[in-house]
Amino acid sequence: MKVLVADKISPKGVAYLRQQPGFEVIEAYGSSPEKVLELVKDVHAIAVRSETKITAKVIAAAPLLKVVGRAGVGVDNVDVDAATERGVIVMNTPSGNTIATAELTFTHLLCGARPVPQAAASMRAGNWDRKSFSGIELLRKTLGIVGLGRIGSEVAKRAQAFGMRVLAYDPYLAPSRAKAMQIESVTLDELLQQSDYITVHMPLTDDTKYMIDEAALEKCKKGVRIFNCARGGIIKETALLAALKSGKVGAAGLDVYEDEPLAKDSEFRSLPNVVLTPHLGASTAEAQESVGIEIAEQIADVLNGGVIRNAVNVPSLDANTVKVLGPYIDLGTKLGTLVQQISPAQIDLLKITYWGKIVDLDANAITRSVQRGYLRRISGEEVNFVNAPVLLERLGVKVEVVKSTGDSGYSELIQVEAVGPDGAIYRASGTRMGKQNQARIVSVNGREVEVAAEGKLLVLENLDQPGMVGEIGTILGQDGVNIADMSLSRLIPGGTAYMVVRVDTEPSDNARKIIKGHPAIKQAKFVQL
Ligand SMILES: NC(=O)C1=CN([C@@H]2O[C@H](COP(=O)(O)OP(=O)(O)OC[C@H]3O[C@@H](n4cnc5c(N)ncnc54)[C@H](O)[C@@H]3O)[C@@H](O)[C@H]2O)C=CC1
Ligand SMILES: O=C(O)C(=O)COP(=O)(O)O
Repeated sequence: MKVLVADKISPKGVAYLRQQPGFEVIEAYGSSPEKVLELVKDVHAIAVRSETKITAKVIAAAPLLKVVGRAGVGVDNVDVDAATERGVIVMNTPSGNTIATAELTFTHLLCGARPVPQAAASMRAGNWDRKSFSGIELLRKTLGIVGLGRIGSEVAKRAQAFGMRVLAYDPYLAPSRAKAMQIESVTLDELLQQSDYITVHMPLTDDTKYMIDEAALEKCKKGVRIFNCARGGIIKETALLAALKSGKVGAAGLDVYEDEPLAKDSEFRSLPNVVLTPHLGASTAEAQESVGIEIAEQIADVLNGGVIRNAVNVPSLDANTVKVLGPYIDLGTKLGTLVQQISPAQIDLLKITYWGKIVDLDANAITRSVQRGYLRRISGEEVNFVNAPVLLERLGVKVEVVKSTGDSGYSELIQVEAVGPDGAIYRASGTRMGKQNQARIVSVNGREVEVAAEGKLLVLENLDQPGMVGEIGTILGQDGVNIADMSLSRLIPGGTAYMVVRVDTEPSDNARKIIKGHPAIKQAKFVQL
């Protein structure tokens, strides 16, 4: 397994990767985009911070790539959609740098109140100027926090300790959570109108881009102080520059920029009421050690076939969930594969119904396994838990999940139905049972059967007439095919019967032809699970 460490992460993280048996680690920092394309051609994993851009082109150039690990929070330097489509897991380390970034934000807040960097620069230049650098206090001022997540909440605690009134705007936050933190939850307009200090702590998304623009700044108090240690582009830089020059904004503290590195001739660099840092939020010894080790462990887990943690494009499963859901994940794959092979090539809908204790669990992983199973023979080994939903969507197949509290007759049951464009439904259901908790198929197309959910199956629909089992057995026997298991089902005597035959080896083309051509056989499908 080859791992490319493309940005500088903690040496302890790199050492952890090197210690893994069979791992080869390449450290290459600050490579040009062209060099990155060359480096990734045979790697299975890439570790990054915010510098190296993992574009769609990079992902396309890395055919063996399984995982991109971000030692930090923001994954905006990774083309997550392109990774998802290729089935590449993207993971981050969400909490390791929270305190570091909250503390840097608070440092900026203090520097916005007291121009320490400016005074220090003046001292360094040999001056003794006591008039130009007086400030204001934080006590009893109002701080508006936009985005009350991990970092925003830690900034809030520090502001409260300094005697500030704290307002927050976060549309996704339960009001009870803000209340528990003694923070006033307000609208964005209220926050803009009432705050003396404003700090933003959300990801850059289509919704948050330029959230603080000319119109938003217009609503603010004159002299408001503004801080961004989240992502460049949440605050519109041209609007902020104009407001700083006009005096509408009294001071600003920025750690992140619309374009990084910040241009040498950026106007921000020359404004006296602005303090700039070069994206240092996560740059503490503690945070780097924490996120570096964490991402190394997460990458090793994925490459060693273990649990997936902190993935941003696939449901993460902890060891306990894997223990409970694991057997059903496998069954889901088998049912998806089975239904694909008994249904027409084009379907409109894949409907998955759960009964039993699965209903109370997060069944997302099983649902993805059904999708993966359905696609396995269509999209080959390229399909996995990450890209299965995207690939199905691209085929125009909708997915519906039903959790039923009704009685299925089994303690747990999964039913997978494929609905064709003509409304015809093809279905199979399965459970796990017996001493060995074996996966069993318990119905096919509404008929009760019972065979192990593994290996090769012949699914036959035939006239219910004497001698059918013998005839099929003879055809297979003459073909040298041994029957491992068999299940028969019919609704009424003399009607249509179902026969599911599990065989040890694949019947020859000739044997299949004979079975299909038998006058009493209406349908014959050969299924490989
Ligand atoms: N400067 C640096 O070096 C660092 C920057 N960051 C950045 O800080 C930001 C926040 O990180 P965390 O607190 O860990 O993330 P988080 O996910 O814990 O918090 C983000 C919060 O923003 C809220 N939010 C989302 N959309 C919103 C909207 N339209 N309006 C208001 N609130 C919205 C979410 O509900 C959530 O509570 C991220 O962009 C991250 O990349 C993180 C670490 C270091
Ligand atoms: O974790 C984040 O989102 C950060 O912005 C930290 O970036 P860095 O790892 O210091 O390049």
